[in-house]
Amino acid sequence: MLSQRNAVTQTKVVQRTRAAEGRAGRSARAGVRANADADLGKAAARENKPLEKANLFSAKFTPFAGDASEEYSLDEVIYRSKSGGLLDVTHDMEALAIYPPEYWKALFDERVGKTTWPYGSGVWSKKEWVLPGIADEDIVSMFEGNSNLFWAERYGREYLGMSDLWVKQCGNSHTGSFKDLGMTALVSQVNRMRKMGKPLSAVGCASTGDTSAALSAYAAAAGIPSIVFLPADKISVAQLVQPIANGALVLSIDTDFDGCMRLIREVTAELPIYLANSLNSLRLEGQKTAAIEICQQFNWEVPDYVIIPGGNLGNVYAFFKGFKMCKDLGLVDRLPRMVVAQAANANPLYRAYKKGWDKFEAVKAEPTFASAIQIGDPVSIDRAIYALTETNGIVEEATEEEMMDAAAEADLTGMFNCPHTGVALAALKKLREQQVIAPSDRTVVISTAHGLKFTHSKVAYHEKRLEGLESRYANPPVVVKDDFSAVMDVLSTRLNK
Ligand SMILES: Cc1ncc(COP(=O)(O)O)c(C=O)c1O
Ligand SMILES: N[C@@H](CCOP(=O)(O)O)C(=O)O
Repeated sequence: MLSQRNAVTQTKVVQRTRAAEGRAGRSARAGVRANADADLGKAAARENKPLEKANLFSAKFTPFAGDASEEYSLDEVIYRSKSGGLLDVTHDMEALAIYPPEYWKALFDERVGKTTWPYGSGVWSKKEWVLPGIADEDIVSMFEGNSNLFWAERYGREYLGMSDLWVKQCGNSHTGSFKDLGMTALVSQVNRMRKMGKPLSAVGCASTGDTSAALSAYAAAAGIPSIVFLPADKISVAQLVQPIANGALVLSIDTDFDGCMRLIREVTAELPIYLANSLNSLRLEGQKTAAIEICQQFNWEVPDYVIIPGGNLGNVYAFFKGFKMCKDLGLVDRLPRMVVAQAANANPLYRAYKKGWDKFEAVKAEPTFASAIQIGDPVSIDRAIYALTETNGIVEEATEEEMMDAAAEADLTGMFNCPHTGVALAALKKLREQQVIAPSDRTVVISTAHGLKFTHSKVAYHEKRLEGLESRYANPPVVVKDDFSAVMDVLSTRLNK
């Protein structure tokens, strides 16, 4: 008890000190901001344009790895480099670096939680680092991002012996997954291109359920037709109804995700349908803001570990890019160690990692409760390997039982996790057991979707209906007669346990 009281007093002292530091920091940042604004004003004046219209920053497509002189405007419809490799969005880092780290911190901090269009969005609050050239009126946003960085205090302490565990709730979003972050960027760019007269009749994607939900919602908001290719009977009912409700053309195809992906690539090469999967690097520009947001939420400090469930593998690179930009522009001083967590039933990255990256081989992805990552031939494999090698990264896997147990266990401390987040939590558990992650390491688990999208498997778990699984944390409802003594019997049995 005494030590608890000491801890509370200590926390209050830390809070008061931080508040004082915060006040001093805010006024210093306001000064930096005023100076940098004056510089921006001068630069705009040189261009003879009002500040907000001056094109001070820019971005373009370049090959992900390859000829640095090959480049394309973001207004071009292009998904691959000349050699057939992946593309990346490259920013004019020199222009961004004209402004000191304190300028960017102050600017980003100032925009959080406001209604000012479009900066109240967690993605567009970082507009200069995302799509600097797009006009505010072309942006299609639902004010995505700004998601809770949940301090998993009880889960960390009681189940993992950790004191600094956080869960970034990217699934607490308009369509219930992190895909909204990328889709606002991509659909905004499509909106701009259509206004410019580019012949793009629709946007399209292959999906395991979350990309399609986000694409159809953002396209509907902008009045752009959308087409989604879904593997028949392989996504949840909640995910299926999302594009249906948003008026998308939904093709339910008798194949798996990898088959849908192959088809959409062929179709978008033939028809004026803009490809909205993460093969298109515009998506990753929006997704990377979650990493910048994590640094911001930690007052511009970098966590030690970031654990991400991986499928098509765009997101791990997006996070890497966000952290790297923060480091390169001096907002933080290092990169976190990145961990990708895969379902054992769909683990091509894990297998390649175990072979020392010697050889990557696509696999036939088997069914998994983490159905959104049932992917055997990830399009961003090269991006993922790069992000992991640059951060001394790790890949872990989780069996069906491990992921469902981990999600259920964490739910007992107030969360409501989807199976994909369960995969990441199970990976964390293993890394704690192996003593790779230490008790005080600041660790962030990326929760990629809302648990409410996956109630079917969660209910089946709690009703012990999942074949081959013990369902260790099952908590089925108790069926009781409409009778006072029957209710009292149940309560006394339970309460005396
Ligand atoms: C809920 C969820 N988690 C994780 C992922 C994996 O993300 P990525 O494909 O970028 O690796 C996806 C989609 O693939 C997803 O929908
Ligand atoms: N989980 C994804 C799979 C496709 O990923 P993408 O990021 O390449 O669009 C989905 O929900 O469809």
